[in-house]
Amino acid sequence: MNPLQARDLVIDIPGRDDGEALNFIIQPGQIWGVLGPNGAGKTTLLHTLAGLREPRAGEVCLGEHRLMELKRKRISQQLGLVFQERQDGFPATVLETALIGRHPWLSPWQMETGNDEEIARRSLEQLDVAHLSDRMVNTLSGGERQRVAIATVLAQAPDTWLLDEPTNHLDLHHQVSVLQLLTEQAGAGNSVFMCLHDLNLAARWCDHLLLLYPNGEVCWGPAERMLAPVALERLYGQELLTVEVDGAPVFVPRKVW
Ligand SMILES: Nc1ncnc2c1ncn2[C@@H]1O[C@H](COP(=O)(O)OP(=O)(O)OP(=O)(O)O)[C@@H](O)[C@H]1O
Repeated sequence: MNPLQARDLVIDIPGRDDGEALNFIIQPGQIWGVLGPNGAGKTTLLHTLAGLREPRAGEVCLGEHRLMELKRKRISQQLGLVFQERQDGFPATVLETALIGRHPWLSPWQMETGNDEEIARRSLEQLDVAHLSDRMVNTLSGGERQRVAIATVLAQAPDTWLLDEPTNHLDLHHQVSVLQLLTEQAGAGNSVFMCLHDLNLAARWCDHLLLLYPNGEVCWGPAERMLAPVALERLYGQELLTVEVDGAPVFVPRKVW
């Protein structure tokens, strides 16, 4: 696989000074979590890594190639993106939506094959939404729609998964199922890079963390090194209590009486 890399990358947040430059490689098998308060720039970073936004400086590379030099089709065979906001531009059923994940693998004007449909149906089953295959996506609940979006990227079969708050709208069981699925993807040699608001899910499932501060300060590295309570309290402007469960830290906001 061609790992996704940020090389001297400065994301472009309108009206804000340049932040620190980012230099990292998302290696096969790694699961990265991006943490930061509202407005810190997590979505902007994700969209810049996906090639949907121009960086202010530096570049994003897939292997040795600059993303901007690659054809969109080649990028979409390697990078999958789960958006924070759903983009249901036209009416479609759940199965038709999952089949969109197969488009990077089709020639222009080629129809999906039986094999594509089988892959799409299997992806819907894995996300526990196969029973909704014939429903219009705009009639689904928030959590069902989120799982269809993840199933669509699963059908796409990218090497690198970029996800913007993938556990949004999901109940606890489905949050765990999705994180387990992403762990399996990493176990198969793919890589995962996701924005998360839940510090404890990040602490439990991510092996690397990137902390994005609203002033443009940034730090990244192995999760155990990044999970320093002092750094996290400063990140969120929130006092935390730390306990250990199953050998991993669990962070709880300190209640002010
Ligand atoms: N097109 C735009 N024009 C002006 N400001 C923008 C634009 N897009 C994003 N911003 C601003 O850039 C900042 C970073 O936004 P971004 O969506 O990346 O934050 P985030 O960390 O993902 O936030 P959240 O946790 O709320 O999802 C915000 O202050 C946002 O208002």
